[in-house]
Amino acid sequence: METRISMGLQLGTWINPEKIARKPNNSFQFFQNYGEQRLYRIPATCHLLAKKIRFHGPKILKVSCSSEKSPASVLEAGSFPALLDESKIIKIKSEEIEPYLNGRCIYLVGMMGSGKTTVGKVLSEALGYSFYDCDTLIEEAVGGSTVAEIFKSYGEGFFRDNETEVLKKLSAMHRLIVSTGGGAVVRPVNWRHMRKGISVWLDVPLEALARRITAVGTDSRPLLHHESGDPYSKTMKRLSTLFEQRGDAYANADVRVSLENIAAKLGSKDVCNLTPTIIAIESSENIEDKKEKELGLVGGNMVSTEGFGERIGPEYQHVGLGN
Ligand SMILES: Nc1ncnc2c1ncn2[C@@H]1O[C@H](COP(=O)(O)OP(=O)(O)O)[C@@H](O)[C@H]1O
Ligand SMILES: O=C(O)C1=C[C@@H](OP(=O)(O)O)[C@@H](O)[C@H](O)C1
Repeated sequence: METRISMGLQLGTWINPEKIARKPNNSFQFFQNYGEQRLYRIPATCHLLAKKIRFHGPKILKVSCSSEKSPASVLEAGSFPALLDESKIIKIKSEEIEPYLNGRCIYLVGMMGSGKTTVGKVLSEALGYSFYDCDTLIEEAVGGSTVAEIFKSYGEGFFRDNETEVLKKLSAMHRLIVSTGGGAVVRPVNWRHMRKGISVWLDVPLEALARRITAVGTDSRPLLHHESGDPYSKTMKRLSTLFEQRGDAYANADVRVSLENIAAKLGSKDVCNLTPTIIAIESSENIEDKKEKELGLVGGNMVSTEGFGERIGPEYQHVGLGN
């Protein structure tokens, strides 16, 4: 019997969330009380969607079953109130990946405006890791000047040197979520520092980035001041050029979190309604997938996770710049 699971209207509540079990073969099992207690296996194609329904609304599942003898039909539906609170799910997901991280830092990479700071804060809260924003650390290191002022007074090269210095110092620390600047990926030396942890690329469509950035203004992002036209068009033009130059570099990240993919799994093309917590959950899921892939490798490129078990004080003065 094939069981399909999809979003739908609430018809009843009978699926016991406690009885849902994720199976290693990327399928999903649960028991239901429908007459006698029976076990259905949801095929892998439904697995991701089911996971997403667990994460966020609608809070309802509709299950249809088909077999050779009987055509597909909706059997029943149920709600999963206990599984649907985003803040609870990110907490659970964080607990799942914590042993694998074993103190290693997470470096968020991606275009400017991709949500590295916003999503990073959610992840740091859930994991109990400290959050650092490279741009802020660079500003502090250069005596409180803003990124825009640093670009204007000293040039991009000076900014990039400070960025590398900040990453080098952060890479000696543990239990951090680091929001990197959008251009950090272009220097190979920065990757050497970030490879000490796990890098996560927040891959956001350029149109969504342009909308977000235009909404807050481009004052703090000096690289966007090169074009003419209305704010959205010039932001879009510049982002496109930057992405052409950097797309391959972002793809070096250990984990990719595509907002388009998340939206598609939810049956939508619109990435605008994806909350930072949903994106943080997907990031954790993808880190978990990476872990599972590594476990499946015999003698493959296992990433060392040794030695970071102990909590190490994350105060930034330990890596303070310019002293
Ligand atoms: N998931 C999201 N949905 C809508 N707006 C977002 C989302 N994530 C971030 N933003 C907004 O986009 C802008 C850029 O986000 P930010 O986290 O500063 O990006 P980055 O650190 O990558 O430059 C901010 O105004 C932020 O509030
Ligand atoms: O893309 C870039 O080269 C930059 C992105 C900015 O950071 P955010 O990605 O946090 O906006 C900041 O580092 C600087 O303006 C340069």
